[in-house]
Amino acid sequence: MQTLPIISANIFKINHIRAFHGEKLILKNISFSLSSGESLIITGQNGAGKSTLLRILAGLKSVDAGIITWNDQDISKQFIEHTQNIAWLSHQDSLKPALTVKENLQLTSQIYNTNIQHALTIVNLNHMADIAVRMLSAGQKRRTALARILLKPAQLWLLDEPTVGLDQETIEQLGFIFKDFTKQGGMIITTTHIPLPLENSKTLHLTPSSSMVSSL
Ligand SMILES: Nc1ncnc2c1ncn2[C@@H]1O[C@H](COP(=O)(O)OP(=O)(O)OP(=O)(O)O)[C@@H](O)[C@H]1O
Repeated sequence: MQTLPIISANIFKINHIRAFHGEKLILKNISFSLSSGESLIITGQNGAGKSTLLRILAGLKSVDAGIITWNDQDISKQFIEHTQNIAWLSHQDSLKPALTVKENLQLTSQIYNTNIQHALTIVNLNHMADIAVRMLSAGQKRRTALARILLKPAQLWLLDEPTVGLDQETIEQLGFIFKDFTKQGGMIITTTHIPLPLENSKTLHLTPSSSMVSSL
């Protein structure tokens, strides 16, 4: 796989966080920790706060109480360093429709000196490298967005419903990608509404403005 070897052992800790959107309490007393090689699946009904939690873990939204640390450093005080640790797959694919698949991946590939062709091979999209993204199906766009994740040598993947639009074969392929990444010491935190091929993962079940928790 394209990600660089994960060298350091990391620990990501979420301690008693609480978060609002405006006056609405979204997350209450959420705690968990992940070490290198571990993964967490976040489940819960629509509106339970899964995407909000991912945004918080990415450092994109602040919390009203609690603390999130990466190797004992508060991420709210180390935002730039934290963004270097993570690769983020949002609910939207965030692709430019007029550009080709390859052109959409070029910036990430240039920044990290990683190989587009290799990433596209992993997501089985090499044959569409020169096609404009607006010509792609929803699943092919999702695969392009996943290829971008592979191009960044991150320690932690934050994935918001990565399987949306994917066919069964690609979901199974995603299982191999996950396994390879965690074997190298990478961490994965992902939301989902369907079972994911992610072995030995912890799970966190959210209910609207819930405390949580299962299997942690
Ligand atoms: N920018 C925002 N401003 C105000 N409220 C918001 C905002 N974003 C989300 N919310 C509210 O926060 C709650 C949690 O939303 P969130 O998107 O985190 O849920 P989710 O579990 O990811 O849902 P889904 O399964 O539908 O993707 C919802 O009630 C939603 O209306």
